[in-house]
Amino acid sequence: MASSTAANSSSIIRSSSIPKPQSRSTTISSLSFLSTLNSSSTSFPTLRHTISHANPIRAVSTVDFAVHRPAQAQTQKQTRPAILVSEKLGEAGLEVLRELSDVDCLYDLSPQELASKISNYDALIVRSGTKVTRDVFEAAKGRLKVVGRAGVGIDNVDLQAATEFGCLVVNAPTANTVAAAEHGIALLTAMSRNIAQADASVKAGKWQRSKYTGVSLVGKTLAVMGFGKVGSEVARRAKGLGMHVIAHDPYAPADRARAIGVELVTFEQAISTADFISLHMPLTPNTKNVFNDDTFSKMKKGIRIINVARGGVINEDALVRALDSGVVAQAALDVFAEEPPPKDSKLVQHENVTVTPHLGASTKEAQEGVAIEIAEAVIGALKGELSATAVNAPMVAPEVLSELAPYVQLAEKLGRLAVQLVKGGTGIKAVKIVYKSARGPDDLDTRLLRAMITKGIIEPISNMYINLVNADFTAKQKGLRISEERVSTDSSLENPIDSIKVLISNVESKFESAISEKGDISIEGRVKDTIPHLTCIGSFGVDASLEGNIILCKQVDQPGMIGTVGNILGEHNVNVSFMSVGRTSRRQKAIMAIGVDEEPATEVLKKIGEVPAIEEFVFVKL
Ligand SMILES: NC(=O)c1ccc[n+]([C@@H]2O[C@H](COP(=O)([O-])OP(=O)(O)OC[C@H]3O[C@@H](n4cnc5c(N)ncnc54)[C@H](O)[C@@H]3O)[C@@H](O)[C@H]2O)c1
Ligand SMILES: O=C(O)[C@H](O)COP(=O)(O)O
Repeated sequence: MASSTAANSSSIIRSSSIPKPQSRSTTISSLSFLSTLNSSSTSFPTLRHTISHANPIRAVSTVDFAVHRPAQAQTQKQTRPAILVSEKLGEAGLEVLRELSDVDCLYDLSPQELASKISNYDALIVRSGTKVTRDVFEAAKGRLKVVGRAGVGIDNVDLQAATEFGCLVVNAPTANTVAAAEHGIALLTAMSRNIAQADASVKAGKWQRSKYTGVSLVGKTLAVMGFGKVGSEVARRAKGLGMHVIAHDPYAPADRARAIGVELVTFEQAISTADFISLHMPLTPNTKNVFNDDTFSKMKKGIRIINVARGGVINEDALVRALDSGVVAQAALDVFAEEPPPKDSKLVQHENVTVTPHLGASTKEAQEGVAIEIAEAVIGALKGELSATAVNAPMVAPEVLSELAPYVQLAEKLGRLAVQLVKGGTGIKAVKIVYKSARGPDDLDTRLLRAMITKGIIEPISNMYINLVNADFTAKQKGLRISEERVSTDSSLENPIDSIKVLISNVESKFESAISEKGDISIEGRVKDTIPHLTCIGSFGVDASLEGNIILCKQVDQPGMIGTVGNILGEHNVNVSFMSVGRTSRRQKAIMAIGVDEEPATEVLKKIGEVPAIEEFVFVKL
């Protein structure tokens, strides 16, 4: 007993040196209101736009999880978030941002200027002209929480670096679709009738009618490469012009193509049969330079190419060669590998090439739409809502989020408790999570819960902050294997989860009673009346709400224990918030969980450890 107490005393000191987690146990009235507890550095007034008021729920971590930073990465002062807008954004979007944040519009920053300013901002909003590189995330010194791309393509944002730095990237993927499709059709028709060249010629005082004889579109085959949002709108419009439209997209559903009357074909079929090719795929490592000498050589001689996607999908030198040889009769390009392209670019100067300066998304309507779409996404993310347009984090539907909110909190608390039961808090290699649920796998999205357990385990023993963006990445980096298991129950389908168990294997515990018969640290909890509860530790059943400071004692089950420990705490002015005892069987061993409002001094805990019937104890902070 004495030695056990001494050992525990030293663990107490270690426990209390664990960085203090932010308190998140506030009752909130809606998801939109979660911002009030989301961060210690930013605060939001009520948001006027697009906020749905859910039923009152008790949840915290759900939302602060998305962008929350630990105390050391934040200033303590409550201020409005600061947002840097580095490219022209529609006024309607700026208005949305200004309602809730301080906005600086600083256009045409050099990379060095951006890096020197970025640590002053919580969010950065860009279009395609700003390169958000690893240097930017590094220079942000942990402050940058969200990058908003006011448009679709995120090839100018280093997503890997964003993820490593726990920075959420959101885009505005829908508002410029029609504008881009219309621009594609404009280029298609302008190119086929030599509009730009003829216009320049007439303005130069010439009248060259036969030189600018065009080609007809009706009955010609158009291959749409990338049958996503823009590609399918281009296809729809091209059909209206009487074209035969085929499409290549390895990921597009055949029924969507069928519905528009478009046949999905292979890449080879598309390029070898088309009279016109219109590009609508993203720039990725797989699509970079996909149009090159080899692919041009497989095309029908005299093919015409439109690119409103990304310049990098075409090898521009190869395109010049294909234009010179006549394999490609004409090209109409809105986008370039380097923007703006060099003034002496052979491609831009080529007489059979029509160019525009990346204007696909540039209509008044699209720019207003994109601006509002990105402003709402960024504000939502700063408020901690999980964005529907998150690019580097799993998307969780709002209704799922709302339902899982109390379980998300339970998950984090279990993670925090589990790690505080590990001797020294280190050496954790494998964590198993067992969800008991009546729901089928398709009805239970556990990504959020897994990430929160990871957060609970890692944050108290490191200086890292974990969110949905970087949870899996960080766990992997730390060599932490997290496995999940679902156990079906026949309870009500109304509750998504009956209980969550967290098992840590191959570690010693500073509280041996937490070790299960199989040798793992094992704790289980459930949500009761929206409050997370600990229901099992090791092989002891308990019932303690998982919040605040808790003393866990293992003792001989005998009368007077509650009074004895209660007296020690009372004598030292430590207020008890709850006490709960769980035992194996009568007069055998019992676990007592004591919630305390104040953190007891080491000597108080020592006195508790010296009570003869108490065999071991641990103090944890949740
Ligand atoms: N010029 C502009 O101003 C402008 C405006 C909007 C969009 N864009 C660009 O247009 C492209 C499409 O935008 P979207 O909104 O339609 O995106 P989207 O994600 O809806 O569609 C892209 C499609 O490309 C497909 N794809 C991926 N890899 C492919 C491959 N190797 N071969 C063929 N298809 C492939 C995807 O499956 C997807 O269906 C993006 O590159 C975007 O950046 C440019
Ligand atoms: O990907 C996009 O959304 C377009 O390329 C638009 O880019 P922009 O916002 O720079 O016009």
